[in-house]
Amino acid sequence: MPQKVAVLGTGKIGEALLSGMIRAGWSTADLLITARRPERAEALHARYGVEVVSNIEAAKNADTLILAVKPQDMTTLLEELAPHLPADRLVISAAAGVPTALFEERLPAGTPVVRVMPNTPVLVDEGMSVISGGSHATEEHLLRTEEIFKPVGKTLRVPETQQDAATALSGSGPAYFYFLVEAMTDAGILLGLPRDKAHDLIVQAAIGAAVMLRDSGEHPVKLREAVTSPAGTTISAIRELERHGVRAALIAALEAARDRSRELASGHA
Ligand SMILES: NC(=O)C1=CN([C@@H]2O[C@H](COP(=O)(O)OP(=O)(O)OC[C@H]3O[C@@H](n4cnc5c(N)ncnc54)[C@H](OP(=O)(O)O)[C@@H]3O)[C@@H](O)[C@H]2O)C=CC1
Ligand SMILES: O=C(O)[C@@H]1CCC=N1
Repeated sequence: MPQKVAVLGTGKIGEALLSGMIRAGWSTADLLITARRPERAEALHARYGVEVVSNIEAAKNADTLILAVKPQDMTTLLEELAPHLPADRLVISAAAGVPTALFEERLPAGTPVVRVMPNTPVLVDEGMSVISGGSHATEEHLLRTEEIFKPVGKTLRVPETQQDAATALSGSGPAYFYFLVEAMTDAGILLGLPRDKAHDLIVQAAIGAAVMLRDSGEHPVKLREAVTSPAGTTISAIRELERHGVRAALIAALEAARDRSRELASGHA
């Protein structure tokens, strides 16, 4: 019998994963989704042709459940699922902060739980999904999880103690780059460029830099040094970045994201 996978809470990340699974060749007949609002359910069904079911039906009929609701909604969802979930189901959580121990406490004894922190570039098959198994998750469960997440990017296994840090770096990571592009586009406008041209220049610089970081094998310092000519333009910019404490700001920002992930552990609002 083919494995059925259900996405429970098909919001931004749930839909991104669903679309990735379909691109990767999963049959829509092997997928189920759940949504809280009927209009959202209808829109998703129209867009993907996947059957929309209740959370309880998903618990009964899917072999693997991907829980993609907000951390603050997780406890309510687990209360709904627990009485109906056979203990052999694989439960994958994509929620920031929430530890596998909380799922193990609230779901039937022995339920295998895998915690995954994906990011939105799964939409373009360039995601990163950071994976940790709970205490009942076997190698087979981790492989099943990787089978779902590998087609939409890279995967990395880490001890669960590193998940809050991974969330700060990787789950939230794309947002920092969008923020930088937005700020640099504003700079382009200050320098007199039209917005669309400023945007294109910065986006292409970002893509070029990202591909070089990934493919050259060079340390980022080396790559930056190659751009930084003596008495040139780049060093003038770098001096301002250092003067304004951008490096320290980034370190503090990621530490704040890590701390927020820790806070979400118990479903904090
Ligand atoms: N966005 C991202 O980049 C990432 C998010 N995550 C994690 O993914 C999870 C979802 O985040 P995100 O997609 O941004 O949030 P969204 O709010 O977009 O998605 C959550 C979805 O869950 C639905 N929902 C809530 N409760 C239930 C329920 N009981 N039954 C069915 N559906 C329900 C919501 O419905 P409604 O539309 O009615 O509110 C919403 O559509 C979070 O735990 C987050 O930490 C992880 C990695 C990256
Ligand atoms: O902002 C958040 O809480 C989620 C988790 C990681 C990315 N987005």
